[in-house]
Amino acid sequence: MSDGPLYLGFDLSTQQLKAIVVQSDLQVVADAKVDFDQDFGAKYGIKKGVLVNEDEGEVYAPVAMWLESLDLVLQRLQEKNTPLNRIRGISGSCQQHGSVYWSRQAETLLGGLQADKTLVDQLKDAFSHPYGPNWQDHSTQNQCDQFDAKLGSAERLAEVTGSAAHHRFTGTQIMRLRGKLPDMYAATSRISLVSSFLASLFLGTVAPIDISDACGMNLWDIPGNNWSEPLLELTAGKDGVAELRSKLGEVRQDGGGSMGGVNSYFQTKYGFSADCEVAPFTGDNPATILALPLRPLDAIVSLGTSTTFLMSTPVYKPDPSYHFFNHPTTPGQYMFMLCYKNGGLAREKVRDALPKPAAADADAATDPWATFNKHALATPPLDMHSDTDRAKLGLYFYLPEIVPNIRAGTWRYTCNGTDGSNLQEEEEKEGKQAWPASTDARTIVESQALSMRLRSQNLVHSPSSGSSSGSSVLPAQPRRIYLVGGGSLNPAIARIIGDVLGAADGVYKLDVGGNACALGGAYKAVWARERAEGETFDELIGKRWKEEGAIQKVGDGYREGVFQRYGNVLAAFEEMEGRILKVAKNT
Ligand SMILES: Nc1ncnc2c1ncn2[C@@H]1O[C@H](COP(=O)(O)OP(=O)(O)O)[C@@H](O)[C@H]1O
Ligand SMILES: O=C(CO)[C@@H](O)[C@H](O)COP(=O)(O)O
Repeated sequence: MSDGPLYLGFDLSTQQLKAIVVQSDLQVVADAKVDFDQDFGAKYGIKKGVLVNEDEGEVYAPVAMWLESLDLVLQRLQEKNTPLNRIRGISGSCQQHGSVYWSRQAETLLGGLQADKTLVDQLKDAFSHPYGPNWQDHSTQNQCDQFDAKLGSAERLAEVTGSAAHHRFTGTQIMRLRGKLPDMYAATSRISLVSSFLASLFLGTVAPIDISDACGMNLWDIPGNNWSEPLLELTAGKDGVAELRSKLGEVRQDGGGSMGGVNSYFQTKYGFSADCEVAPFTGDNPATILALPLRPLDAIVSLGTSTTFLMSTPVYKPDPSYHFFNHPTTPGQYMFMLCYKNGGLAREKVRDALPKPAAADADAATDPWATFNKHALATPPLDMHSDTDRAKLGLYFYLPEIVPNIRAGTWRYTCNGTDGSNLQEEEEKEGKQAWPASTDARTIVESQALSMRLRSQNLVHSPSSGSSSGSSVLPAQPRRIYLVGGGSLNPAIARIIGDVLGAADGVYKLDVGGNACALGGAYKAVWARERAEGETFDELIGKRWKEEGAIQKVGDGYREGVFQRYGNVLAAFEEMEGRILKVAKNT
């Protein structure tokens, strides 16, 4: 380790709080994490990081657990002898859309934190609501319908806010909580996103909402660069607009720079220096695109609790079936995103339904994914053993899905594999599912990737020019796919994602694997503090980032023939979703 300045990045996501420390040259020097279930499952009664009220479709997390986790993760960094005194900048990434409700005492309590007590003990009265709604919440269909209608249509709402109305988006959540808990709303002085909440703890005062994360609220007018007046009115009522505006505060336009020095609590308790500055924090997906210099036509697939597909683009082309956000560091750039609730946890359900391996299977004894991977790789694309076999397609939604807006359920279909014709549902017979559980291992990953291919096809073009694949007329596809998140460690998933989505230069994984968004946060802190006048994030990180040691090629990506095989059934996949949507739409 050199003795220069260090930068700290956080990721407060669904299941964990992770911290990562890098040098100015971007080398990682330390990390630590808190796993909510392992560390606090019994105390807070959470599962997979959250509490669930099935009756109302509510999913939420205790704010106190996040406070305890922050003290614990810093303690763990200290125990690893991380020189916290050399940290010059802190930034971070947090699960998107979640909101935290501060009480009127918040500013006083945040400003008066004492190092001999814990955050959780001192901030007990700093919140008007003990919970933050989680992005998996689906209690707001009624509010979503009103949001879509308010500006005339879902299309128009997407043009203005970057997205059609979504259950998890903060505007619909605030609107519902205001109706359900009017006293709580009245007692709220400020509303933070999870990212600005975590930044506030370091700052010792409520931090502004970030320009990229603000786009996950259905309240921020992206082209107008302001809160949308009609949508504030819908959320808070005609007379409540000024009050809601003041609860939300100003949005910080600059993703870099400093919002202020680190609170003395962290200086005294953990040895942070008075020179350490707090940079704006952002959402976990915006931070993920900062974990490496992402070029146009490169895509990131994040395999965390959610599965997301991300691209960076200068073109603002919103549509109700996906999301556009302001880029977290670069004005005039945007982030394109698809987000699926049925990501990691849905793959786990399929994995757990597989026939148990023999006790002597050494791979299965050490890797819980070994059996899943064996079946996924032993099954041919679409389970077609020959050209005349019917192709298998499925939807595995253990939770109500985002896009398409379909209720929880599992569906299995087949179609003609050569052209997608003759699509038919394969129903259960006498309690037996249409095909063996072992086939589901491949089909679920194919299904997730087919959905991404379907919805991103207008954003990609042929990467032939400059591609290392040698071919001159490649079909439209990403140039590279980078895998991040917990599932990026899985070689079978990498293979299948490349088979379906292509990627002319191959599929790569980040060496920090599950820590990509924390790393993006740490890089953001480096840029925030070390940027020269006018120097963009991509310029600064591009100069310092070294491919070697940062990424590893884990799959070929595009394979001629296989890619086309999936192309043949893409329309059938869309038709299957459409048919299911007609009978199983979320209400
Ligand atoms: N080898 C693996 N193969 C597939 N999935 C994995 C593997 N290792 C971890 N995961 C998945 O990663 C998920 C957690 O990913 P992570 O990015 O840490 O989540 P989050 O940031 O949402 O808390 C878990 O739900 C788990 O299923
Ligand atoms: O809702 C979204 C994005 O719109 C999710 O991607 C959340 O941001 C949570 O992410 P993870 O906990 O899966 O990292």
